[in-house]
Amino acid sequence: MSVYLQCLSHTPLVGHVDPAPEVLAEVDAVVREARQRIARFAPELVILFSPDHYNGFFYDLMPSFCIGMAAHAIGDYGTAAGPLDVPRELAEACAAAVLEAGVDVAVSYRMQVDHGFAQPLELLLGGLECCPVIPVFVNAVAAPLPSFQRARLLGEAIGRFTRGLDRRVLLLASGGLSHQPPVPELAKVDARMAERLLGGGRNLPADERAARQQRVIDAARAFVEDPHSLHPLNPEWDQAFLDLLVGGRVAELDRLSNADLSRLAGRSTHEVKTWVAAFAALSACGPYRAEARYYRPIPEWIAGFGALSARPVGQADA
Ligand SMILES: O=C(O)/C=C/c1cccc(O)c1O
Ligand SMILES: [Fe+2]
Repeated sequence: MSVYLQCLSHTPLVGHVDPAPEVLAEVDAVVREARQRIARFAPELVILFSPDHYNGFFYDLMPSFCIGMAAHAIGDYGTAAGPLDVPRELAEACAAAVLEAGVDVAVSYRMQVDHGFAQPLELLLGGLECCPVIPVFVNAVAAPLPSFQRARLLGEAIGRFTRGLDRRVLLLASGGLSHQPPVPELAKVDARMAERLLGGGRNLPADERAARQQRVIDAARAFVEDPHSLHPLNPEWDQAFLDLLVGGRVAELDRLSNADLSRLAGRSTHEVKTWVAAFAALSACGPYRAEARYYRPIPEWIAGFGALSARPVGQADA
């Protein structure tokens, strides 16, 4: 078994509200180089950790974590739509191993996913079906949220499962870093929106989908003008988080409460738990070396935008 890790922020605002051309070029280069490293590694299996944004998971039944046995991307914000290539028996074995390890993950045989899953598959692998992928949902928006510790234990359990596979496995994480786009909160919305969050928002009609996306695009434009129109990005917190991952100190995040993280860096920053799970999975395969660190706050994308790769110590570039 060999393993490679790539974490990358996602944002559906690409192409809708873009930063200056030089920033776009910088991010393009980061993504291109990550894609090239992944191509050299030539993964035979991807394990993709991502959140959802009330497109596939709702309050009618909201798990902390869910592994897909089959999955389909909805194509929000112009991202790719269609089925993912999920190796069902392997996904079943992964879920069984995680449960056996004491992490009560849910399973879905009809997982619906959004830009959180689709964007990294498109950018880093060339499409939804370019490589077999086990999708792992991490709830990062719908309170009550899983803790950092549970995300780490999920990752470690998946890492131990990965260790037993005779394949090249790519661990991907999608989301974060500091940010708070206008994602609704059940406790604060009116009855109509509450009904959406309870499951009525699944498969929105085109006009409602367009209105929902336009609200976020408008919020991004306003955020560029006024960094206090949303929770401000927090580059200091983001860099400290990256330091912890690079230094192999992911367990130190166990001490950070969900409330404190929301206060410090914004409510959607919980998406970084996908990175925590991926790094924990890698650490279950032995000591690692991080590489290709990138960070820039990009208000146009409502994102503390980061990327980080890692491989086991002693495992050479392909
Ligand atoms: O509108 C949504 O569903 C989410 C938008 C968004 C915006 C910026 C960064 C992210 O991670 C997002 O998911
Ligand atoms: Fe997101």
